[in-house]
Amino acid sequence: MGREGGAGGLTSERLPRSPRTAPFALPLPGPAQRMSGGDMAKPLLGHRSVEGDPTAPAAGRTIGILGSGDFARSLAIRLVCSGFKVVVGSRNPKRKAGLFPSAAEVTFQAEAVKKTDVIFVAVFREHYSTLCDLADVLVGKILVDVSNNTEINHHKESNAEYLASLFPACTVVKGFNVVSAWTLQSGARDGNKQVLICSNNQEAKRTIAEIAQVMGFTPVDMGCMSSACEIENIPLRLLPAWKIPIFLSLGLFLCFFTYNLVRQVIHPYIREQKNKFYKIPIEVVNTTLPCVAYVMLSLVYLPGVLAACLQLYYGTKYRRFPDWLDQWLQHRKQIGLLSFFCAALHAVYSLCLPMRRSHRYQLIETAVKQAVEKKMNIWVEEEVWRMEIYISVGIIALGLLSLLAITSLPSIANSLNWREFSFIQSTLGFIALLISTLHTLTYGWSRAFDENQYKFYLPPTYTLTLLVPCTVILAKVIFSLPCIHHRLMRIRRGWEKGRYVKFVLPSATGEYSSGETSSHV
Ligand SMILES: Cc1cc2nc3c(=O)[nH]c(=O)nc-3n(C[C@H](O)[C@H](O)[C@H](O)COP(=O)(O)OP(=O)(O)OC[C@H]3O[C@@H](n4cnc5c(N)ncnc54)[C@H](O)[C@@H]3O)c2cc1C
Ligand SMILES: NC(=O)C1=CN([C@@H]2O[C@H](COP(=O)(O)OP(=O)(O)OC[C@H]3O[C@@H](n4cnc5c(N)ncnc54)[C@H](OP(=O)(O)O)[C@@H]3O)[C@@H](O)[C@H]2O)C=CC1
Ligand code: HEM
Ligand SMILES: [Cu+2]
Ligand SMILES: [Fe+3]
Repeated sequence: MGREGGAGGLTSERLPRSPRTAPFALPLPGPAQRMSGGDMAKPLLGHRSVEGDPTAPAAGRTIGILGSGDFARSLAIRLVCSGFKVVVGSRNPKRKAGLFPSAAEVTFQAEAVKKTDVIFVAVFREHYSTLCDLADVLVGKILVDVSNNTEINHHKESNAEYLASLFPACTVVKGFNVVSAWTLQSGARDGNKQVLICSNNQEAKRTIAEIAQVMGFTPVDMGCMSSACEIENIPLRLLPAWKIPIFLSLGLFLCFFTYNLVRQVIHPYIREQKNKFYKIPIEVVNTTLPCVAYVMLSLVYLPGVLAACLQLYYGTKYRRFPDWLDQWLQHRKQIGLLSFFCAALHAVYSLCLPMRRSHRYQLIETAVKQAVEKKMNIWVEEEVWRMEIYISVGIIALGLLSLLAITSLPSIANSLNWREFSFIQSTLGFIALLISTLHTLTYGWSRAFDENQYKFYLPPTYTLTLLVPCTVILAKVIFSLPCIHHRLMRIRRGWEKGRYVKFVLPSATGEYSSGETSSHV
């Protein structure tokens, strides 16, 4: 992921992934920087204009596809829908023709190649060498390598570079590997709209970019062939973005689970010889899950607070954050979604609490006890109100989190402008944290001050979870004090402490690059 100088988790999420990956400026080729941010945010496709637009320069042209598999078929469908003529080259055209739209011509590999200058190679890398017979007819043509690998850096050279080495008389362009066959078939409306493209030949790259654009995708220039490796790794990198957050949540889950197990099951077993093991599947889990959800939610907003602290301390926003903070800022989305996941599970578990058999036995037991003791009124007003409030507040918190989760879907995020998205993610998300705190506090109530609640001197779990969220809330309150708020806002608008000195005497390490001043969103 591209590292931005500022606390730009949101930025890097919504805009092309690194400063290099600006969309092509078509039809005006030029420095990518010329594109305005608006162009990046707004999809280039419309239902209307792009598909099969006859005025587009690339439409109407004949495109070749080698291979007749899933990818080839979806690609053919999309190309035909976008107004291209398609010719498919197969080793067995008779058998495969029925799988393709009738507008596409399916023929032998050599025949297909002769009819076109642009050929998508929809064949696995392992079979590239079997195409060598076609070398003569392929001379001077553009080959598009769409292949993916099964693991990161599986081969020494990228698939595209390998293809180029097999066909030195062709121009190879890497692209389209980041879109799935499914995305191609359903059109660019769903899934990722960006197509990352690289090649050593500018002209060929522009041709493929035009084709991508006519098909409704957003071509992104990734530079020359040496980027192919990076492009091929992108589809494989999706999961690693989740790795740290998943380990974090599992780690938290284990810690809280053990803690709750000791308090709710082991303690009664050792101290009173009571068998409470039935509590493990639901009660212990339902004490653990909300704690994980709540702490993870606060971990989404903690890095923003730390970033603000650093910005205030350095007096500038142009100084790089330490790597760990950078990483953390970039993983907030995944941490947040996992928090939402745990909270949703917690809600379902909570709804199930009263329907359990153990709960019914306990109710009857209490009722019998009350009857024996001839107590008539067992209504405790305070308890009633406490529960009404904490459940209601919990539901609101979950509702807000659902809103955050929904807006993190790419198709919805794309339909919001920057301010709307940031209001939901930043402001409403923080309000969800506040309300969750209220939920936890009203649930916990005075339990923290009750000696009986301390099992093995361990305080009730909820008191532990309050630590980080309350720190975050306190910090946010402090940052909203007028003097600090203004300073922070000035820094985030580009003001720097002692800026003029630094412009006269630029720092030798180049940490304060003035070039960045204008590049921020
Ligand atoms: C269910 C759920 C789903 C989520 N989905 C997403 C998602 O899809 N995408 C995503 O990115 N996050 C997502 N998150 C994470 C989280 O909501 C966002 O990262 C959120 O924006 C963090 O807010 P913040 O106020 O802490 O930080 P920020 O919004 O980063 O920053 C706080 C304030 O500082 C300002 N600011 C920050 N950096 C700069 C800067 N460099 N220059 C100028 N001003 C700056 C901002 O405008 C803001 O006012 C999700 C969280 C949850 C719980
Ligand atoms: N499926 C997807 O979602 C995506 C696929 N890709 C890439 O597209 C390429 C094709 O993938 P996909 O369509 O799924 O794969 P398939 O296995 O479905 O298709 C591969 C095709 O390659 C052709 N082929 C040519 N030479 C050989 C050979 N010697 N041995 C076997 N097959 C040969 C075959 O067509 P014929 O018999 O007609 O010659 C076959 O249909 C791969 O490189 C993949 O990484 C990239 C992004 C997404
Ligand atoms: C529909 C929404 C929700 C409902 C119905 C709900 C219900 C409950 C219930 C019944 C309890 C008590 C559990 C018990 O008796 O052991 C509880 C506790 C708790 N809830 Fe929720 N809740 C909801 C949403 C949330 C959300 C969104 C969060 C935070 C992200 C959260 C965090 C907590 C925490 C931290 C506890 C204390 C756990 C403990 O220490 O025992 N809840 N909730
Ligand atoms: Cu990166
Ligand atoms: Fe490489």
